[in-house]
Amino acid sequence: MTVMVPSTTPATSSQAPPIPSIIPDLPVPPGRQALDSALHQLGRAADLLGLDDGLRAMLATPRRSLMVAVPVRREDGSVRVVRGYRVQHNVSRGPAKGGIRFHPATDLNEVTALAMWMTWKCALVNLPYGGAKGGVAVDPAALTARELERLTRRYVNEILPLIGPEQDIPAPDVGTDEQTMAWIMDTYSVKAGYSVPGIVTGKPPVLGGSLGLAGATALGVQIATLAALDGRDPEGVTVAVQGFGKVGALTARSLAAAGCRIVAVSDATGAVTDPSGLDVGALLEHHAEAGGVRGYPRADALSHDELLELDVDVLVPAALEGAIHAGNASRIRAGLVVEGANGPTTPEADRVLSDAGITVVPDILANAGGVIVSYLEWVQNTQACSWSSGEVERRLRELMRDAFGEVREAAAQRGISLRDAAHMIGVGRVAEAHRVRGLYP
Ligand SMILES: NC(=O)C1=CN([C@@H]2O[C@H](COP(=O)(O)OP(=O)(O)OC[C@H]3O[C@@H](n4cnc5c(N)ncnc54)[C@H](OP(=O)(O)O)[C@@H]3O)[C@@H](O)[C@H]2O)C=CC1
Ligand SMILES: O=C(O)CCC(=O)C(=O)O
Repeated sequence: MTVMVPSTTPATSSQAPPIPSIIPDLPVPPGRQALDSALHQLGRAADLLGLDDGLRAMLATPRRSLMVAVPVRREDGSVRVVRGYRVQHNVSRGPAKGGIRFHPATDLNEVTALAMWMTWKCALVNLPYGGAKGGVAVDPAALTARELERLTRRYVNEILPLIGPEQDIPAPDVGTDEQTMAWIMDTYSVKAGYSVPGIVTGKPPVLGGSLGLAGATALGVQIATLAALDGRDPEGVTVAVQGFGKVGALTARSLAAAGCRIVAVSDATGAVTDPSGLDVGALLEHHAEAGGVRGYPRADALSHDELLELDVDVLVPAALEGAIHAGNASRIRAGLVVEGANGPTTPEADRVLSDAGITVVPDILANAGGVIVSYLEWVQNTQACSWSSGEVERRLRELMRDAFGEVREAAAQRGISLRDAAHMIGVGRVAEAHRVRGLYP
C-alpha cells in the first residue's frame, strides 16, 4: 500500500504535483487489532506464570524493528515505492525465525504481532529459535514476475542488517513461496560471495530445501486436528476450510486423505460447498486454472460469512487474522476450531467460543508444523547433510505429538483453555531463558 502524502512545499502558480512519499502512517488498523490480540494473550500467560513487570515489559517489546522503503521499477519504467518491515521480537533462545508476508494491508503492528507469535511457537515446540516476521505492503498479484523478483531482491537488500543464517532466518508466509525464497537466497549469496543456503527456509529442494516443507504446515494441522478429535474416527468428520493457499488447500487435501469430508472451502474470490464432500484434487485443478475456487462447477456457491458459520465438526481458518471476531463468534457452529492461520480468532471471540463449549486448537500449536520442518531444513543446510522425506515426517510427527500432549496436559491440570496453556508453556520457556541469561550490562 503506497501512502501518498502531499508535498510540504507551498502550492505555486505553476501547481507542482504533490511528491509521493511513504512517510510512516502508524499506527494503522487492522494490524493494531492483531497486536492487541497478541499482547492480550501474553498478558494472560504472564498472569498464569506470575511474571514481574520488568519481564512482562521485555516480552511485550520487540527486540529490533526495521522499517524500510522498497522502490520497485515497473515494466513501464515508472518507479513505485512501498514499505517493508522486518521485526525480531525475541532472540533469547536462538536466532530469530519467521516468514515474510507480501500483502497490501500489512503494517508494522501486524508484523510485530506475527513476530511475537513466532517467539512463543518456536519455544512451545522446543526449537532453538526466537521469533521474527517480515512484510512488504504490496499485492503480489498486481505485479509481474519480474517486478516481484526486483521487489524481493531490493527488500532483502534493505533488511540485510538484520538477517543471516545465525541471526534471523526468513521463510514463506502469505503471498510468498518457494520462488521468493530462492530469490532471497540468491540475493544474500551474491552479496556474501558464496552460497548461503541456511539464510532462508522453504526453498526449492534443488537449493537445499527440505523434501517435506511444502505440505508441512498442513500435515501439522492434520496431526493437531486428529489429536483434538481424541480418538474419534476421522471417517466422515465434516470440515470447512477458510483460505485455499499454501496452508488451507494442503490442509483440505491432508484432512481428506485422513478420511474427513471437506464440505466447504473459500479463498478471496469466493466460497464453495458440497455437503456430500468436495473432491479436493479437482478443486486444486480448478483453482490452478481459474485463479480461485469461485466458479468450481461441482459445488454450490456460498458467502464468506456462511462458510464460517456452517454446522460442521471442524472449522479450519487458514487465511488472515481476525476472521472470527465479536461480530460472528456467536454464530460459529463448528464443534472444533483448528487455527491454521496466525491470529484468526480475536480475544472477544475466544471468550464467546469458550462459553459455547467450542474447543479451539491455537495457532501457535496447530500451525507449528511449518517452522518445525523449517528448522530441519536449516539444520540440514548449516550441517551440509540431507534427510529423506520419511525422516522429516517422522520428526515432525514426534514434535507435534509432544507439544500437543504437553498443552493438553497443562490445560487439564490448570483448568484453562488450550490457548492459555500453549502460551503459558511458550512464554514460560522464553521468560526462563531471560532469567538464566540475566540482563546485560
Ligand atoms: N506458509 C506457511 O508456512 C505458514 C503460514 N501460516 C499462516 O497461515 C495463514 C495462510 O498462509 P498461507 O497459506 O501461507 O498464505 P497464502 O498466501 O498461500 O494463502 C492465503 C489464502 O487466504 C485466502 N484469503 C485471503 N483473504 C480471504 C478471505 N477474506 N476469505 C477467505 N480466504 C481468504 C487467499 O485467497 P486468494 O489466493 O484468493 O487471495 C489464499 O487462498 C496465514 O495466517 C499465515 O501466517 C502459518 C504457519 C506457516
Ligand atoms: O517456517 C518458518 O520459519 C516460519 C513459518 C511462519 O511464518 C509461521 O509459522 O507463521
